[in-house]
Amino acid sequence: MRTKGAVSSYSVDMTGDLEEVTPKCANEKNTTSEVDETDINQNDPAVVQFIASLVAHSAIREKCVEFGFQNLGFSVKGGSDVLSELTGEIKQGSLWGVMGPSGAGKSTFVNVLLGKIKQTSGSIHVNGIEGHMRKFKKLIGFVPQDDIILPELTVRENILHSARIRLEVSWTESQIQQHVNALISCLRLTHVQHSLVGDVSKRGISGGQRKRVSIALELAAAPKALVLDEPTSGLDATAALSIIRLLKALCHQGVTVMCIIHQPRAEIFQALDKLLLLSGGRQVYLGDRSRCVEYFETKGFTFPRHCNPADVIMDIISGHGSGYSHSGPSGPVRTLVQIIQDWERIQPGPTTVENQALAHNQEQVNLSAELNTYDQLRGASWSRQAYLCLLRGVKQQTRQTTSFILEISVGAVAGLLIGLSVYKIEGLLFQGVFLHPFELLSSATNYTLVPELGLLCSLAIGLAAAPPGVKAFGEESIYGLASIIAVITRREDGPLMSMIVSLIIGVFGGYGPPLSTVQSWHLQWFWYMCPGTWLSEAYFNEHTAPFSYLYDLEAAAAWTGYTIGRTNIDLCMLLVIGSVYRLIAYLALVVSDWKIPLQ
Ligand SMILES: Nc1ncnc2c1ncn2[C@@H]1O[C@H](COP(=O)(O)OP(=O)(O)OP(=O)(O)O)[C@@H](O)[C@H]1O
Repeated sequence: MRTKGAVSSYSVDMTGDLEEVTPKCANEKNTTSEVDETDINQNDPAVVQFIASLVAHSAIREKCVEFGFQNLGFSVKGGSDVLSELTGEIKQGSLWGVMGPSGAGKSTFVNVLLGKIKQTSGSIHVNGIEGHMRKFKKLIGFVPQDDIILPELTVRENILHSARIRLEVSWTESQIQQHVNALISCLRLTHVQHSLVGDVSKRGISGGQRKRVSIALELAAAPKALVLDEPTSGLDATAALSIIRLLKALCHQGVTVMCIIHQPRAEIFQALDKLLLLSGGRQVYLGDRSRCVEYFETKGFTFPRHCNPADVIMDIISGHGSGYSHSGPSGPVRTLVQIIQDWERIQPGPTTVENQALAHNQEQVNLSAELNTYDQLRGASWSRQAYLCLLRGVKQQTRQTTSFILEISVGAVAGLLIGLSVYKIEGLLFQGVFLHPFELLSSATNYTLVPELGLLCSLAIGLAAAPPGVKAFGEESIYGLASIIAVITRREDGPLMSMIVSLIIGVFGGYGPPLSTVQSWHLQWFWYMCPGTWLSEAYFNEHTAPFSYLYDLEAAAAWTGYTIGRTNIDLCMLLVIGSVYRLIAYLALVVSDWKIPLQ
């Protein structure tokens, strides 16, 4: 398709890439020299070893995940457009950079592509088939801007855990270990591999090292496509370049890599193959990085000698390009709005793209089905994942000695206080009506103290177990209730939320209002859904049973509403309710994963 007006010296292919039809721009020699792609990492034995490990053990390695988007838009309530009319193809084996000023919509674009949020208009296709990248989520890695590394584990343990959980089951333990060794070495993390990651409260590795570990967590899973949100931020120049070079080496193996990059230094910019430039949620350029400078020159901009072209481009697409402008072949210099409009004019029409997609349809359907099967094969078995997470959890817990002791102490102190509260009555917790024929000799009864202690115990257990459960184990919590809380709240709010919910649930123990009153309301089914009722019933049963020779326990049971003589059932029900909580948490996780339906 031929372009109009100022861009008449270019053509746009079906993918929206610019094809050069004029001689190379004279100014290009002014920019920093190109990175020799053939040289990239070829001398780095660690990279060679890592790539070899990927190639040797990844099934259907020749298959890839490519994606495209057409007229993609995302608007927020109230109607403002965060993204509008984005169209393009992200092909395999190329290193993509997504650039734009702050607030341009880069993160939103990535989130929409990954299916984390749903677009409000347009479509996304993966390998030519309409749908989200979520369909292949085990094959696609995402490195968020904020890392999600576990601070209580070492660098190596974090990476190893990711590899063991996410790689294909066919990988043996020694292959995984070698793969992780090579990856650690590639990312220059060997010297800190046994250091704890740490966090703000306990200093561990540096910020740049953390960044590399979060990239390693995704690379360990041998992804077919990788999306990174600012992989080079916080890194020194050498480390940043070495990461980009590793990503480039991955691209050479057919992995599709897309990075959001804020202000790349010249060498990093030169290493990118393709660029997507956004401004105010609209597309300014999509195509070869090497032709980007030339493209803007046709719009009347000059790239000063010895200047980082990325800086100039960022200035232009931030609306501060007037310092670089002159009257070009297309007349007076273009404003940012005009540049965006120019780009929209040269986009391939929807019909052309649809026809192209249809032409490859059968082949793409087959590839999609094959990748889907491959996606299913990824990851350790359910039981192995549970085992690995348990080991990881135990390791985390044992490394937090202070908080572990504190948590145990909370339980112990709660128990001590409960004991002290009844210390004076010297174990006389229960007093009933004497058995027939001595009932007339009975003095006052005390049916409430045992249920009251049962309530206090449930509260103490809940309060002591839930917050640490959420803190240490997150979604894989050992404490049933906390696992639900962990799913529905933010991790940092989890401990407080679980404490509140534990308090509320704990009150449903049959002490106040008594279970017998609840029964008269026909609401005992609800109380029996709460673990506190079963715990209090067991507690009541065990405290009263020794007095069966003396007191009328049937009368006590009728007064309190508890069923006596079934401690085993009470304990089993506690186990069942805990398991049901976990099941609900699991279902909530699955449902939240399906929140955005696959198209
Ligand atoms: N769900 C939303 N509700 C309201 N506004 C939103 C929503 N999502 C994104 N935005 C707005 O859209 C704009 C683009 O946000 P986005 O985070 O994608 O930008 P960005 O280019 O990644 O910025 P930065 O480089 O600073 O991270 C911002 O102004 C943001 O406030």
